Amino acid sequence: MSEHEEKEDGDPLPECPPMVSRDLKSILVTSVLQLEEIDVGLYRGKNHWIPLSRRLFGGQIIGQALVAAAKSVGDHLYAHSLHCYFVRAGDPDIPVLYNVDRVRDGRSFCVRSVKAIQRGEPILVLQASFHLDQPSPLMHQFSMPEVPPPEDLLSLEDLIRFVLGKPDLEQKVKQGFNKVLANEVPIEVRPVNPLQFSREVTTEPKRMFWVRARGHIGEGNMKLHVCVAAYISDYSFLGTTMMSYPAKRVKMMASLDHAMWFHNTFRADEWMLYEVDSPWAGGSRGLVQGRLWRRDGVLAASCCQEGLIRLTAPKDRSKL
Ligand SMILES: CCCCCC/C=C\CCCCCCCC(=O)SCCNC(=O)CCNC(=O)[C@H](O)C(C)(C)COP(=O)(O)OP(=O)(O)OC[C@H]1O[C@@H](n2cnc3c(N)ncnc32)[C@H](O)[C@@H]1OP(=O)(O)O
Repeated sequence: MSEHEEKEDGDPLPECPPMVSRDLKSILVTSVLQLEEIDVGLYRGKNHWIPLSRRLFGGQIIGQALVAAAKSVGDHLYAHSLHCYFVRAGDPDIPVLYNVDRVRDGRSFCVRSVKAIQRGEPILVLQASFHLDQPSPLMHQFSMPEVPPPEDLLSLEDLIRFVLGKPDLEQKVKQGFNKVLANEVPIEVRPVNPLQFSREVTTEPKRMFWVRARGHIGEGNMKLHVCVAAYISDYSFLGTTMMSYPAKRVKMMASLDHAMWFHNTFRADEWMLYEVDSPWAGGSRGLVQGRLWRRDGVLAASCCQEGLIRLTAPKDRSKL
Protein backbone atom coordinates (compact mmCIF):
# COMPACT_ATOMS: atom_id res chain seq x y z
CA MET A 1 0.00 0.00 0.00
CA SER A 2 1.22 3.50 -0.65
CA GLU A 3 0.75 6.70 1.27
CA HIS A 4 -2.47 7.25 -0.69
CA GLU A 5 -4.35 4.13 0.27
CA GLU A 6 -7.07 4.79 2.80
CA LYS A 7 -8.18 2.67 5.70
CA GLU A 8 -11.85 2.18 6.41
CA ASP A 9 -11.77 1.45 10.15
CA GLY A 10 -12.24 3.92 12.99
CA ASP A 11 -9.49 3.02 15.50
CA PRO A 12 -8.73 5.53 18.27
CA LEU A 13 -5.90 7.91 17.43
CA PRO A 14 -2.52 6.60 18.70
CA GLU A 15 0.27 8.57 20.38
CA CYS A 16 3.45 9.43 18.44
CA PRO A 17 6.56 7.44 19.48
CA PRO A 18 9.64 9.38 20.66
CA MET A 19 12.10 10.17 17.86
CA VAL A 20 15.30 8.09 17.57
CA SER A 21 18.46 10.07 18.35
CA ARG A 22 21.02 10.46 15.53
CA ASP A 23 23.67 9.00 17.89
CA LEU A 24 21.90 5.67 18.30
CA LYS A 25 22.85 2.91 15.91
CA SER A 26 20.25 2.58 13.13
CA ILE A 27 17.73 -0.17 13.81
CA LEU A 28 18.17 -1.08 10.14
CA VAL A 29 21.64 -2.42 10.92
CA THR A 30 21.11 -3.65 14.48
CA SER A 31 17.92 -5.55 13.70
CA VAL A 32 16.14 -5.29 10.33
CA LEU A 33 19.10 -6.31 8.16
CA GLN A 34 20.58 -8.77 10.69
CA LEU A 35 19.74 -12.23 9.35
CA GLU A 36 19.97 -15.43 11.32
CA GLU A 37 21.87 -18.21 9.49
CA ILE A 38 19.87 -21.44 9.58
CA ASP A 39 21.85 -23.56 7.11
CA VAL A 40 24.26 -23.02 4.20
CA GLY A 41 22.69 -20.30 2.05
CA LEU A 42 19.52 -20.22 4.16
CA TYR A 43 18.69 -17.26 6.40
CA ARG A 44 15.79 -15.97 8.49
CA GLY A 45 14.81 -12.29 8.74
CA LYS A 46 12.71 -10.46 11.35
CA ASN A 47 9.91 -8.11 10.45
CA HIS A 48 10.08 -4.54 11.60
CA TRP A 49 8.22 -1.49 10.27
CA ILE A 50 4.89 -2.56 8.74
CA PRO A 51 2.97 -0.27 6.35
CA LEU A 52 -0.72 0.45 7.01
CA SER A 53 -1.63 -2.15 4.38
CA ARG A 54 -0.42 -4.85 6.86
CA ARG A 55 1.54 -6.52 4.05
CA LEU A 56 5.32 -6.66 4.47
CA PHE A 57 7.19 -3.58 3.26
CA GLY A 58 8.77 -4.36 -0.11
CA GLY A 59 11.95 -2.42 0.81
CA GLN A 60 12.46 -4.66 3.83
CA ILE A 61 12.20 -7.84 1.74
CA ILE A 62 14.58 -6.48 -0.92
CA GLY A 63 17.08 -5.24 1.70
CA GLN A 64 17.08 -8.57 3.54
CA ALA A 65 17.33 -10.58 0.30
CA LEU A 66 20.33 -8.48 -0.75
CA VAL A 67 21.99 -9.04 2.64
CA ALA A 68 21.53 -12.80 2.14
CA ALA A 69 22.99 -12.64 -1.39
CA ALA A 70 25.95 -10.51 -0.28
CA LYS A 71 26.92 -13.04 2.42
CA SER A 72 28.05 -15.50 -0.26
CA VAL A 73 30.33 -13.15 -2.24
CA GLY A 74 33.85 -11.96 -1.41
CA ASP A 75 34.52 -8.64 0.31
CA HIS A 76 36.13 -7.31 -2.89
CA LEU A 77 32.81 -7.52 -4.80
CA TYR A 78 30.00 -4.96 -4.57
CA ALA A 79 26.39 -5.17 -5.70
CA HIS A 80 26.05 -3.13 -8.89
CA SER A 81 22.47 -4.14 -9.71
CA LEU A 82 19.43 -6.08 -8.57
CA HIS A 83 16.16 -7.07 -10.22
CA CYS A 84 13.20 -8.58 -8.41
CA TYR A 85 9.50 -9.51 -8.54
CA PHE A 86 7.10 -9.37 -5.60
CA VAL A 87 4.99 -12.44 -6.32
CA ARG A 88 2.89 -12.69 -3.13
CA ALA A 89 2.04 -10.36 -0.28
CA GLY A 90 4.35 -10.87 2.71
CA ASP A 91 2.71 -11.74 6.04
CA PRO A 92 4.07 -9.51 8.85
CA ASP A 93 3.15 -12.10 11.52
CA ILE A 94 5.71 -14.71 10.50
CA PRO A 95 9.44 -14.50 9.64
CA VAL A 96 10.79 -14.65 6.09
CA LEU A 97 13.30 -17.28 4.93
CA TYR A 98 15.90 -16.39 2.31
CA ASN A 99 17.31 -19.15 0.14
CA VAL A 100 20.42 -18.14 -1.84
CA ASP A 101 21.44 -19.84 -5.08
CA ARG A 102 25.04 -19.19 -6.19
CA VAL A 103 24.22 -18.81 -9.90
CA ARG A 104 27.73 -17.99 -11.11
CA ASP A 105 31.13 -16.98 -9.81
CA GLY A 106 33.26 -15.31 -12.49
CA ARG A 107 36.53 -13.39 -12.40
CA SER A 108 34.86 -9.93 -12.36
CA PHE A 109 31.19 -10.69 -11.71
CA CYS A 110 29.18 -12.95 -9.37
CA VAL A 111 25.45 -13.51 -9.76
CA ARG A 112 23.14 -14.66 -6.99
CA SER A 113 19.47 -15.57 -7.03
CA VAL A 114 17.46 -15.32 -3.81
CA LYS A 115 14.00 -16.64 -3.04
CA ALA A 116 12.20 -15.05 -0.08
CA ILE A 117 9.83 -17.65 1.30
CA GLN A 118 6.87 -17.78 3.69
CA ARG A 119 4.81 -20.92 4.33
CA GLY A 120 6.91 -22.75 1.74
CA GLU A 121 6.01 -20.35 -1.08
CA PRO A 122 8.03 -17.53 -2.66
CA ILE A 123 6.97 -13.97 -1.86
CA LEU A 124 9.90 -12.40 -3.75
CA VAL A 125 12.41 -13.59 -6.31
CA LEU A 126 15.55 -11.48 -6.64
CA GLN A 127 18.66 -11.60 -8.77
CA ALA A 128 21.66 -9.54 -7.77
CA SER A 129 24.95 -9.10 -9.57
CA PHE A 130 28.22 -8.18 -7.84
CA HIS A 131 31.24 -6.64 -9.56
CA LEU A 132 34.89 -5.95 -8.83
CA ASP A 133 35.79 -2.28 -8.59
CA GLN A 134 37.17 -1.74 -12.12
CA PRO A 135 38.05 1.94 -12.73
CA SER A 136 37.70 3.23 -16.29
CA PRO A 137 38.12 6.62 -18.02
CA LEU A 138 34.56 6.27 -19.37
CA MET A 139 32.57 8.28 -16.84
CA HIS A 140 29.55 10.56 -17.02
CA GLN A 141 26.40 11.38 -15.06
CA PHE A 142 23.53 13.89 -15.16
CA SER A 143 23.70 16.87 -12.79
CA MET A 144 21.86 16.80 -9.50
CA PRO A 145 18.85 19.16 -9.42
CA GLU A 146 19.32 22.33 -7.36
CA VAL A 147 17.09 22.16 -4.29
CA PRO A 148 17.10 23.61 -0.75
CA PRO A 149 19.27 21.67 1.71
CA PRO A 150 17.53 19.26 4.12
CA GLU A 151 18.32 21.57 7.08
CA ASP A 152 15.97 24.19 5.57
CA LEU A 153 13.07 21.76 5.11
CA LEU A 154 10.42 20.26 7.37
CA SER A 155 10.44 16.59 8.23
CA LEU A 156 7.67 14.31 7.02
CA GLU A 157 6.38 14.09 10.61
CA ASP A 158 6.23 17.91 10.92
CA LEU A 159 4.35 18.13 7.64
CA ILE A 160 1.89 15.47 8.74
CA ARG A 161 1.31 17.34 12.05
CA PHE A 162 0.73 20.52 10.04
CA VAL A 163 -1.85 18.80 7.81
CA LEU A 164 -3.50 17.24 10.89
CA GLY A 165 -4.01 20.75 12.27
CA LYS A 166 -6.36 21.59 9.38
CA PRO A 167 -9.97 21.79 10.60
CA ASP A 168 -11.62 20.46 7.43
CA LEU A 169 -9.53 17.28 7.15
CA GLU A 170 -11.52 14.11 6.34
CA GLN A 171 -11.70 11.76 9.34
CA LYS A 172 -10.34 8.82 7.33
CA VAL A 173 -7.32 10.83 6.17
CA LYS A 174 -6.74 11.98 9.77
CA GLN A 175 -6.75 8.41 11.05
CA GLY A 176 -4.37 7.28 8.31
CA PHE A 177 -1.89 10.10 9.10
CA ASN A 178 -2.06 9.41 12.85
CA LYS A 179 -1.21 5.78 12.20
CA VAL A 180 1.75 6.81 10.02
CA LEU A 181 3.01 8.98 12.93
CA ALA A 182 2.48 6.24 15.51
CA ASN A 183 4.49 3.62 13.65
CA GLU A 184 7.95 5.12 13.27
CA VAL A 185 9.61 4.16 9.99
CA PRO A 186 13.40 3.68 10.37
CA ILE A 187 14.13 6.32 7.73
CA GLU A 188 13.91 10.11 7.77
CA VAL A 189 12.24 12.02 4.93
CA ARG A 190 12.23 15.76 4.14
CA PRO A 191 10.07 16.59 1.11
CA VAL A 192 11.43 19.39 -1.09
CA ASN A 193 7.96 20.72 -1.99
CA PRO A 194 5.57 20.58 1.02
CA LEU A 195 2.58 21.64 -1.10
CA GLN A 196 2.97 18.51 -3.21
CA PHE A 197 3.06 16.42 -0.08
CA SER A 198 -0.22 17.77 1.28
CA ARG A 199 -1.71 17.32 -2.22
CA GLU A 200 -2.83 20.95 -2.32
CA VAL A 201 -1.53 21.25 -5.86
CA THR A 202 -1.91 18.96 -8.84
CA THR A 203 1.44 18.60 -10.53
CA GLU A 204 3.26 16.43 -12.98
CA PRO A 205 4.11 13.11 -11.32
CA LYS A 206 7.57 14.23 -10.21
CA ARG A 207 8.83 14.81 -6.68
CA MET A 208 12.02 15.08 -4.70
CA PHE A 209 12.80 14.47 -1.08
CA TRP A 210 15.87 14.16 1.11
CA VAL A 211 16.13 10.78 2.74
CA ARG A 212 18.48 8.91 5.08
CA ALA A 213 18.44 6.03 7.57
CA ARG A 214 17.26 7.04 11.03
CA GLY A 215 20.16 6.65 13.46
CA HIS A 216 23.85 6.02 12.92
CA ILE A 217 25.45 3.44 10.60
CA GLY A 218 28.97 4.74 10.23
CA GLU A 219 31.57 4.67 7.52
CA GLY A 220 33.15 1.53 6.18
CA ASN A 221 30.79 -1.23 5.25
CA MET A 222 29.63 -0.31 1.75
CA LYS A 223 27.83 -3.65 1.40
CA LEU A 224 25.58 -2.64 4.29
CA HIS A 225 24.93 0.88 2.97
CA VAL A 226 23.78 -0.64 -0.33
CA CYS A 227 21.28 -2.91 1.50
CA VAL A 228 19.98 0.05 3.51
CA ALA A 229 19.57 2.05 0.28
CA ALA A 230 17.60 -0.86 -1.17
CA TYR A 231 15.30 -0.65 1.88
CA ILE A 232 14.93 3.13 1.55
CA SER A 233 14.33 3.09 -2.21
CA ASP A 234 10.86 1.50 -1.96
CA TYR A 235 9.50 4.08 0.50
CA SER A 236 7.28 6.72 -1.03
CA PHE A 237 8.25 5.59 -4.53
CA LEU A 238 5.12 4.23 -6.22
CA GLY A 239 2.90 6.90 -4.60
CA THR A 240 4.43 9.35 -7.12
CA THR A 241 2.07 7.89 -9.76
CA MET A 242 -0.90 9.50 -7.95
CA MET A 243 0.35 13.10 -7.95
CA SER A 244 -1.67 14.11 -11.00
CA TYR A 245 -4.89 12.63 -9.59
CA PRO A 246 -5.57 14.29 -6.19
CA ALA A 247 -9.28 13.36 -6.30
CA LYS A 248 -8.78 9.67 -7.01
CA ARG A 249 -8.85 7.22 -4.12
CA VAL A 250 -6.65 4.13 -4.14
CA LYS A 251 -8.10 0.76 -3.14
CA MET A 252 -4.89 -1.22 -3.60
CA MET A 253 -1.35 -0.22 -4.42
CA ALA A 254 1.58 -2.64 -4.33
CA SER A 255 4.98 -2.88 -5.93
CA LEU A 256 5.15 -5.61 -8.56
CA ASP A 257 8.84 -5.42 -9.32
CA HIS A 258 11.88 -3.34 -8.43
CA ALA A 259 15.26 -2.79 -10.03
CA MET A 260 18.30 -0.89 -8.79
CA TRP A 261 21.71 0.02 -10.11
CA PHE A 262 24.44 1.18 -7.72
CA HIS A 263 26.89 3.61 -9.29
CA ASN A 264 29.06 5.10 -6.55
CA THR A 265 29.90 4.76 -2.88
CA PHE A 266 27.60 6.56 -0.43
CA ARG A 267 26.47 6.52 3.18
CA ALA A 268 22.81 5.65 3.66
CA ASP A 269 22.82 7.40 7.06
CA GLU A 270 23.70 10.70 5.37
CA TRP A 271 21.16 12.80 3.47
CA MET A 272 20.59 11.75 -0.12
CA LEU A 273 18.21 13.44 -2.55
CA TYR A 274 15.63 11.03 -3.99
CA GLU A 275 14.44 12.39 -7.35
CA VAL A 276 11.41 10.41 -8.45
CA ASP A 277 9.12 10.60 -11.48
CA SER A 278 6.44 8.51 -13.07
CA PRO A 279 6.67 8.59 -16.87
CA TRP A 280 3.63 6.35 -17.39
CA ALA A 281 0.51 4.86 -15.82
CA GLY A 282 -2.19 2.76 -17.47
CA GLY A 283 -3.95 -0.60 -17.36
CA SER A 284 -4.06 -0.54 -13.51
CA ARG A 285 -0.29 -0.26 -13.38
CA GLY A 286 2.18 2.60 -13.03
CA LEU A 287 5.90 2.99 -13.63
CA VAL A 288 8.23 5.00 -11.39
CA GLN A 289 11.90 5.74 -11.77
CA GLY A 290 14.21 7.36 -9.25
CA ARG A 291 17.70 8.66 -8.73
CA LEU A 292 19.44 8.74 -5.36
CA TRP A 293 21.94 11.60 -5.23
CA ARG A 294 24.66 12.12 -2.65
CA ARG A 295 24.41 15.66 -1.36
CA ASP A 296 27.75 16.51 -3.01
CA GLY A 297 26.08 15.90 -6.40
CA VAL A 298 27.38 12.40 -7.10
CA LEU A 299 24.79 9.98 -8.51
CA ALA A 300 24.72 7.10 -6.01
CA ALA A 301 22.00 4.82 -7.43
CA SER A 302 19.15 4.57 -9.95
CA CYS A 303 15.87 2.72 -9.35
CA CYS A 304 12.86 1.63 -11.37
CA GLN A 305 9.61 -0.03 -10.37
CA GLU A 306 6.24 -1.02 -11.77
CA GLY A 307 3.31 -1.24 -9.40
CA LEU A 308 -0.29 -2.33 -9.31
CA ILE A 309 -2.75 0.54 -8.73
CA ARG A 310 -6.42 -0.29 -8.26
CA LEU A 311 -8.74 2.65 -7.64
CA THR A 312 -11.98 2.68 -5.68
CA ALA A 313 -14.99 2.73 -7.99
CA PRO A 314 -16.45 6.24 -8.46
CA LYS A 315 -19.67 6.82 -6.44
CA ASP A 316 -22.90 6.34 -8.39
CA ARG A 317 -24.07 9.97 -8.68
CA SER A 318 -27.67 8.98 -9.63
CA LYS A 319 -28.22 7.82 -6.05
CA LEU A 320 -27.07 11.10 -4.46
C1 LIG B 1 7.11 13.05 -0.17
C2 LIG B 1 7.05 11.95 0.80
C3 LIG B 1 5.63 11.57 1.17
C4 LIG B 1 5.69 10.35 1.99
C5 LIG B 1 4.42 9.86 2.60
C6 LIG B 1 4.73 8.47 3.02
C7 LIG B 1 3.70 7.79 3.82
C8 LIG B 1 3.65 6.47 3.79
C9 LIG B 1 4.48 5.70 2.85
C10 LIG B 1 4.22 4.24 2.93
C11 LIG B 1 4.99 3.60 1.84
C12 LIG B 1 4.72 2.15 1.83
C13 LIG B 1 5.15 1.60 0.51
C14 LIG B 1 4.83 0.20 0.47
C15 LIG B 1 5.11 -0.41 -0.90
C16 LIG B 1 5.15 -1.85 -0.68
O1 LIG B 1 5.87 -2.27 0.14
S1 LIG B 1 4.12 -2.91 -1.56
C17 LIG B 1 4.61 -4.47 -0.89
C18 LIG B 1 5.40 -5.26 -1.84
N1 LIG B 1 4.60 -5.76 -2.90
C19 LIG B 1 3.65 -6.73 -2.69
O2 LIG B 1 3.38 -7.17 -1.59
C20 LIG B 1 2.97 -7.29 -3.90
C21 LIG B 1 3.01 -8.80 -3.82
N2 LIG B 1 2.33 -9.40 -4.93
C22 LIG B 1 1.04 -9.70 -4.84
O3 LIG B 1 0.37 -9.47 -3.84
C23 LIG B 1 0.49 -10.39 -6.04
O4 LIG B 1 1.50 -10.64 -6.96
C24 LIG B 1 -0.61 -9.58 -6.73
C25 LIG B 1 -1.76 -9.26 -5.80
C26 LIG B 1 -0.06 -8.28 -7.28
C27 LIG B 1 -1.09 -10.51 -7.83
O5 LIG B 1 -2.37 -10.21 -8.23
P1 LIG B 1 -3.30 -11.38 -8.78
O6 LIG B 1 -2.59 -12.22 -9.76
O7 LIG B 1 -4.53 -10.70 -9.22
O8 LIG B 1 -3.49 -12.25 -7.48
P2 LIG B 1 -4.73 -12.97 -6.92
O9 LIG B 1 -4.21 -13.78 -5.77
O10 LIG B 1 -5.47 -13.66 -8.00
O11 LIG B 1 -5.64 -11.77 -6.36
C28 LIG B 1 -5.19 -10.96 -5.30
C29 LIG B 1 -6.33 -10.06 -4.87
O12 LIG B 1 -6.67 -9.14 -5.94
C30 LIG B 1 -8.04 -9.35 -6.32
N3 LIG B 1 -8.10 -9.19 -7.76
C31 LIG B 1 -7.55 -9.99 -8.69
N4 LIG B 1 -7.78 -9.51 -9.91
C32 LIG B 1 -8.52 -8.38 -9.74
C33 LIG B 1 -9.07 -7.42 -10.64
N5 LIG B 1 -8.91 -7.56 -11.96
N6 LIG B 1 -9.77 -6.38 -10.14
C34 LIG B 1 -9.94 -6.24 -8.80
N7 LIG B 1 -9.42 -7.11 -7.89
C35 LIG B 1 -8.73 -8.17 -8.36
C36 LIG B 1 -8.37 -10.75 -5.89
O13 LIG B 1 -9.71 -10.92 -5.69
C37 LIG B 1 -7.61 -10.85 -4.58
O14 LIG B 1 -8.31 -10.13 -3.59
P3 LIG B 1 -8.49 -10.76 -2.14
O15 LIG B 1 -7.09 -10.98 -1.62
O16 LIG B 1 -9.22 -12.05 -2.32
O17 LIG B 1 -9.25 -9.72 -1.38
